[in-house]
Amino acid sequence: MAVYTKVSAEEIDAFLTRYDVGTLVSAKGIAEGVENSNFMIETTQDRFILTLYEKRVDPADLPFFIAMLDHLAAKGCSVPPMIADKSGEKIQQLCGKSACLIKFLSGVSVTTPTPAQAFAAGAVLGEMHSALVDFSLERPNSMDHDAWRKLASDCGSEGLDKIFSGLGAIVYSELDELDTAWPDNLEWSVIHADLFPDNVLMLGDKVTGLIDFYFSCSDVRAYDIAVTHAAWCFAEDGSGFDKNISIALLGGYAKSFEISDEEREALPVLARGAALRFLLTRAFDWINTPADALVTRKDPTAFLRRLQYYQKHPEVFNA
Ligand SMILES: Nc1ncnc2c1ncn2[C@@H]1O[C@H](COP(=O)(O)OP(=O)(O)OP(=O)(O)O)[C@@H](O)[C@H]1O
Ligand SMILES: N[C@@H](CCO)C(=O)O
Repeated sequence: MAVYTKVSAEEIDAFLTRYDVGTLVSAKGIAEGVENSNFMIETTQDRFILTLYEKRVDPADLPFFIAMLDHLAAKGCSVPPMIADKSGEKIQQLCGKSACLIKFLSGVSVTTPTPAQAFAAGAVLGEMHSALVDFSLERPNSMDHDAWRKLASDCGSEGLDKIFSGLGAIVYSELDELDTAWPDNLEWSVIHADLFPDNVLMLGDKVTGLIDFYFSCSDVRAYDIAVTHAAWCFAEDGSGFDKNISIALLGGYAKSFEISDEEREALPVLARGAALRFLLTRAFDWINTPADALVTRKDPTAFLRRLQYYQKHPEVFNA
């Protein structure tokens, strides 16, 4: 359960008086997620999400995320805008953290996607990329190669090896290989960079919302395809690559936005990078999650298995 900062009902009640959203009916900590503290809020008028931003979100980046969500919403993408308070302010302070009240979107996130759902998710990713072609703001990727190296070093080889014997050597060898092999000829864009199934809300085979834009950044556009592929095409524990999900996801994307030959060729390396990124953030959290946080840590080895699969099977991205 991701609640790092505990907020009392009285504090939420007082917080809501800043807005024109009715009065508090109920507030519950949300079970999913590992990054921020999230609460489901019901008022006399509507339902909302209250997010308090924790360690990996720099409050200075919130205006970028708000502008991106407003841009996507204006282009017809189903994303949840932040709510403005009575004075027009969207970014607040609550319990010493930056906080936003966010529109609640209906839908559920699937745990075992069907090919039809993967196709829909790929198509929506492509639509988002298409909508972002004329989005002019930029944000450096806070989870780039330098950040991966820092995460590895902060875990320490011993820390990594405690998670899985030999993991330190695997991680450092992959970091070196990816530094050399990373493509520098591909188009950049603002990307989501974390489009896991739990960040795609669906009803049946239809996507009802994309959420959790807090890793959005400027980077190689096809890296977003790689992240989404790594997140969607395996069993949760990283075993059992599902070829049909992969074909559906890539097919859905290609229906909405072109994958160039250069991008397709680079996808195996980009997917190894994606797998390493989530392996490392999960490994860092595995070692450093506060004992009193209401959070279920995510298994880093699930992304070690994905990394090893991509190392052995670059052909999964062939057209
Ligand atoms: N706008 C929204 N509408 C409906 N539900 C939402 C919304 N935003 C968040 N949620 C719910 O809250 C959960 C956690 O939100 P979110 O994924 O943003 O948290 P996080 O801690 O940043 O997670 P992650 O570990 O994926 O980075 C989601 O899985 C979803 O169930
Ligand atoms: N989606 C990520 C959490 C965000 O870094 C994971 O599942 O590890």
